Amino acid sequence: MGSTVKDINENMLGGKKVAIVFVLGGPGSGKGTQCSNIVEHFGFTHLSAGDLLRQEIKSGSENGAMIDTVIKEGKIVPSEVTTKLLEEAITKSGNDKFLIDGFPRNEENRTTFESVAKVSPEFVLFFDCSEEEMERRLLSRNQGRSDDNIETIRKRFKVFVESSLPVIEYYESKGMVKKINAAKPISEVFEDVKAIFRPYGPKMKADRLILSNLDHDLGYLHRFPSDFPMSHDLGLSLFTHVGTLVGSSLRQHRQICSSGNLMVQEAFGRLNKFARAFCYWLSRASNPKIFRRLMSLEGPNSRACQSHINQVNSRVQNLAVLQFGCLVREEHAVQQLLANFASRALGRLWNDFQKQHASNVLTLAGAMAIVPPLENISLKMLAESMALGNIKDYVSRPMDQPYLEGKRIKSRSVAVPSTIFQGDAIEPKTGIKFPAFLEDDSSPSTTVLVGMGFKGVKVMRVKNLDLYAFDLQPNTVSEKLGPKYASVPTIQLKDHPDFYDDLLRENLPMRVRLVVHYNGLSIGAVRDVFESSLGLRLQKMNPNTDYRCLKTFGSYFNEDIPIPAGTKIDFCQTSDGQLITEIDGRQIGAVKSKDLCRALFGMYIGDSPVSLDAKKDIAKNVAGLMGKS
Ligand SMILES: Nc1ncnc2c1ncn2[C@@H]1O[C@H](COP(=O)(O)OP(=O)(O)O)[C@@H](O)[C@H]1O
Ligand SMILES: Nc1ccn([C@H]2C[C@H](O)[C@@H](COP(=O)(O)OP(=O)(O)O)O2)c(=O)n1
Repeated sequence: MGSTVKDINENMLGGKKVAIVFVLGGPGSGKGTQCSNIVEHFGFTHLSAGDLLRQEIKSGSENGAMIDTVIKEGKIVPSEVTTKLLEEAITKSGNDKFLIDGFPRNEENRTTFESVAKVSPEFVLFFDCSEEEMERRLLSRNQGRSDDNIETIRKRFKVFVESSLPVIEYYESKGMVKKINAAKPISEVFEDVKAIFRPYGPKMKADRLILSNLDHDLGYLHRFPSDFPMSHDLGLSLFTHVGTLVGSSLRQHRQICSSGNLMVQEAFGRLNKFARAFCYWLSRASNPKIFRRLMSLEGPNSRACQSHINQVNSRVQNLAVLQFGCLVREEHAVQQLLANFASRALGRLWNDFQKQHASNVLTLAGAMAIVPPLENISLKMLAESMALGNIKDYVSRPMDQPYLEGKRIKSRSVAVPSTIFQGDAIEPKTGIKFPAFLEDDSSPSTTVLVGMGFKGVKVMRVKNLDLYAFDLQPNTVSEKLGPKYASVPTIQLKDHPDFYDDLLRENLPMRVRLVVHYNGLSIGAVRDVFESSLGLRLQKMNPNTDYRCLKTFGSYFNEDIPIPAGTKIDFCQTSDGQLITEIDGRQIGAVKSKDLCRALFGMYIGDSPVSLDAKKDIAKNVAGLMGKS
């Protein structure tokens, strides 16, 4: 403990000047309840003498058994024990404002504390309540406490009257007692409490208040070195991004809405909510329950987390502290907190983070938009996205995906009707851009984008998006399908019984481009998805099909091919019935099988397509390519 001789007038304890309020009142008068409120609103650290003693029992320390017996008898534990626990808690804390609840409980408590800690309280908060009311409350408190039985309760009342009231009288004689009528409902009692604590509001020493979040037993978090190499950057980055999100989301929201990007918009709303809840957590003063709840975030399907977030969100409007943007400028300490928090709480995620190439925030947003809100969001995902994704850029330029940039149309040898994409097309759900022309648009063999869609695939419990675009060669389309369909009105083409079959049967050069939209997707997972879909389609099309083509196709998806977010996987059909697979423009294999080609493109324009809307768009655009309008 290392206490040194201190001057009581300085109120120094644990190397800092402290402000202490003793909270007294009979058992069940509502001390703990009101202390939680004070912590939340005024940034004090709550030290309950009873809780510290109960923790000591649980810890199995040498005093544990003795404390247990004393408490069960409704008596008061020797003062040196309680004083030592209090002094340790104060010293360990980063805060300098403390509520000491349930202490001093007798004259001996008081004098011991005075002589050991050499600190005098700012004032004594006294909750005055009748025994009948306190008894009623204790009997329905339901916290599984061994002393909340009628026999021990009566003993505690007696001890309170005999031992604790004299302490209150002592402070009263010094004019230090602020008495509260605690018989009223909780909210009314708190109104009276607030009036007393207003001068100790959150603005006062907010740095200490916030840093006090780190006081409590952090469980496993202690296992991670606090001098974690990237900790500071990670923390600042986390802070900056959360702050940016909170500050700019409403402004940016409109922009996102107007872009028609519903998915990002929805995801953004959720991310924003989460960020606000997260900020709220971090800005609340010390309360062990918060940390327990924060840690419950860890569970991938944590209901506790969900309910806490809901609770937090429902209270968000009261919280001036949510103006994080202001705190950034005013309180450097907040940054320190986040750096510290990040190093401890997120430190253990660092290895995974490095291994997996962190996902960007768009991915997080995408994932959030299609999974139930918050249930699948782990701290890890949050950390990854916050730490790497440049949210500011992302927000202001959600549509820009440089790796998907296509060539601009220069001089066109191919007549492209106005119904189809004239420039690069933007997939509306994700905002990802696809080039209208895959090759030089002056080449007669260029394929033209005729449809887009997206397919959700569940990988690693998170639904991912594989975007695809469907391209066809305009000249060949006109040549092969023009004669049969020239007289069919465009509007009817999408429902024509033979149209899609012909499109699949004619060995038209065509291409489907998938864009991997998630880091962590393995090539094996892609192979498995395709193998199973293609297998089913092949079987349906031709039960006697030669399945070797499928095996050959699968063998190209070699496990050591990395496919980070942004990877383009192209499937191309050639006029001689080859299915060529390319990854980022590099051919990984070719299988000559018309059945396989049909099965693969059938996934997009055949029965049960991955996107019915995209299939209809393709029909409409092919009609355009055939010179119809
Ligand atoms: N003003 C109040 N009105 C009604 N019930 C209350 C009030 N304050 C607290 N309680 C309830 O009474 C019980 C005892 O409160 P608690 O804060 O644990 O008391 P203490 O810490 O003084 O022993 C709890 O179940 C609490 O929810
Ligand atoms: N200063 C103190 C405070 C509590 N104790 C012991 C004796 C008390 O009956 C129990 C429980 O105290 P706590 O403040 O948690 O509970 P009540 O206000 O009695 O409901 O702890 C003590 O021995 N000395």
